[in-house]
Amino acid sequence: MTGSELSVEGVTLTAGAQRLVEDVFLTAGAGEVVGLVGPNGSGKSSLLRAVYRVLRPESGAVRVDGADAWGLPVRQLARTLAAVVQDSAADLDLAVREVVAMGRSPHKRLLDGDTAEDRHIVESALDSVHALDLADRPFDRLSGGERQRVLIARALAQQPALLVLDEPTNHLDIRHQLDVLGILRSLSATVLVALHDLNLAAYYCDRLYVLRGGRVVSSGPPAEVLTRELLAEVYGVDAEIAVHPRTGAPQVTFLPGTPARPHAEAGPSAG
Ligand SMILES: Nc1ncnc2c1ncn2[C@@H]1O[C@H](COP(=O)(O)OP(=O)(O)OP(=O)(O)O)[C@@H](O)[C@H]1O
Repeated sequence: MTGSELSVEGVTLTAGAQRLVEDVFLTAGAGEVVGLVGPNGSGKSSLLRAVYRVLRPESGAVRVDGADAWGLPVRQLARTLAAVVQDSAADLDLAVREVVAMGRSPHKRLLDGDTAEDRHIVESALDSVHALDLADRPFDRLSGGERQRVLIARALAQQPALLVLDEPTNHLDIRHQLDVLGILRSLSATVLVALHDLNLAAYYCDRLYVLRGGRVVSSGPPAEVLTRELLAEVYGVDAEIAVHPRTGAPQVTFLPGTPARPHAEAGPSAG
């Protein structure tokens, strides 16, 4: 399956009088890995929610292959889009293999049983996140990192053309962080991923969007976006940025203290 084209067109999101995201434009081309970065509370999760259809935009549109994501039947969207979100499904009273098999349901009719192909897809999704040994364990008794990997396997079993992930490396040890991001890179799916670790974002993403206070303040290839000035302004940190001699990606080293230049206060604007 080839990746979908995602287009976020002037999306504004609100909760009561609070404006969470304002007039955001974002695109992800077929097969691109696009990273969403920004400080706590900058609107990353909210924007992702609008894409995977949990938070309806106040204005603007989310288009997947040109179709309005909010106008599509839920099931049709689920055949295209999979989401891995924070702390979801923690209380699922199912075995790990059953949780991953849920990823197949958008591709089946209500009472269809699992085919040999479904079982193969589930096993290989578990294998790709090194979780085959967890297959018969109760999902709700897994550690945070194990659970996260299983939810990623469920999304992979869905075989989406568009994969949306909210901090998928949260809870993962470094080996599994690298493995999961490597998997995202290797997929033909289009990937939109919120990440906190700027070095991982720089290495694994084709392009980054930087959010602050619900607005996009910079976007482009990591080497263009991750500048000392931007990190001072958006995060209020001093940093040195070098091109790593082996990876060729920008590498950020954070320095103690505050940057020389005062940075603007971050925070979503009130509506
Ligand atoms: N339902 C809501 N009602 C009121 N405010 C909300 C709601 N959802 C989110 N917010 C606020 O909107 C802002 C953006 O939140 P969001 O979770 O999108 O940020 P984030 O960039 O994902 O943050 P983090 O890095 O901490 O996960 C925050 O100030 C948050 O408190």
